[in-house]
Amino acid sequence: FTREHLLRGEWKNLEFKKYNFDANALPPSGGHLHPLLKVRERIRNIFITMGFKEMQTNNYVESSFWNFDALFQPQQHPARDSHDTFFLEAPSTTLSLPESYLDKYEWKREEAEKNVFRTHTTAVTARVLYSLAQQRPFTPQRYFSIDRVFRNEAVDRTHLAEFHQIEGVICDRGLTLADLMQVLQDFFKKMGMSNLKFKATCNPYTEPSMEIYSYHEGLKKWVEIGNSGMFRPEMLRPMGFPEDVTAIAWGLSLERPTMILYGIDNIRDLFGPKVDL
Ligand SMILES: COC[C@@H]1[C@H](c2ccc(C#Cc3ccccc3)cc2)[C@@H]2CN(C(=O)Nc3ccc(OC4CC4)cc3)C[C@@H](O)[C@@H](O)CN12
Repeated sequence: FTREHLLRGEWKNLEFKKYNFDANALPPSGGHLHPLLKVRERIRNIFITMGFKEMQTNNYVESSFWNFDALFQPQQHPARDSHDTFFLEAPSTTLSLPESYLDKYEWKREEAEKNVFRTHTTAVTARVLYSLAQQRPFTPQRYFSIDRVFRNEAVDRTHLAEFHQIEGVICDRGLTLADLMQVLQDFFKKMGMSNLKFKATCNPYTEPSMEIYSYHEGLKKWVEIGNSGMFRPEMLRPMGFPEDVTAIAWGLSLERPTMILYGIDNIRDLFGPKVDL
């Protein structure tokens, strides 16, 4: 019975079977949540049960001031170069910087005013800590954020020019490295990772700093699961915090745990351009 028969209307004199409305149709797929969003929700709940408040991170564009200078990342630091950072053409500079805070620095203002795609959510942490430092009396706070950050780096199978950074910060009087290690143990235990190891490292804005490792039973090897440290006095003092106030913080990505938890080995199967680069 060909297409021509149909076009000639010969179907009219055919005997059709009675339509069975009781036949089981294919179950309609109800859709499903994206793995990244499921892991983000899980980690958001971990922070909330630990008493952390979520920071407002709905600004992908940030001034170099908040992304670098407020974090004691010097103006000639290599990470500030355009091969690591996306600078904006328009608007190329920011219009609003906290004047009273700026006059504590001697550096080129036109460098600080350049707009970038934030390279880390720590830029938001700097804003939030600055506003906390203005409040009197000082009250200890715990904040977290989970949002996209952008780096002008070579892309490959496991790296895109952007990823989701997860960040936790606690600001209180007299916090020590022991408090940081403890909160890291508590946090990662809720993610199913205990048996942590810490390795000294360097960040411009934290001293001391530690890389965090966990022995992954499934992969049978030590996996780097994040980075952490104590924000430097050179960052907190100019913000206006009292002398004895310190802040501890840590970060990890959302893609790494999601890829491991869902057994995804190519980041493009998770996020980003659906092309084979
Ligand atoms: C440009 O790359 C940065 C990213 C990303 C990262 C690194 C550092 C920070 C930070 C920070 C920080 C430090 C001090 C103060 C404030 C923020 C945030 C994200 C991950 C951080 N990392 C990372 O997520 N690894 C990871 C995390 C969880 C995990 O769970 C699995 C179920 C078992 C597995 C792996 C470590 C490495 O993957 C690293 O090679 C890649 N890092």
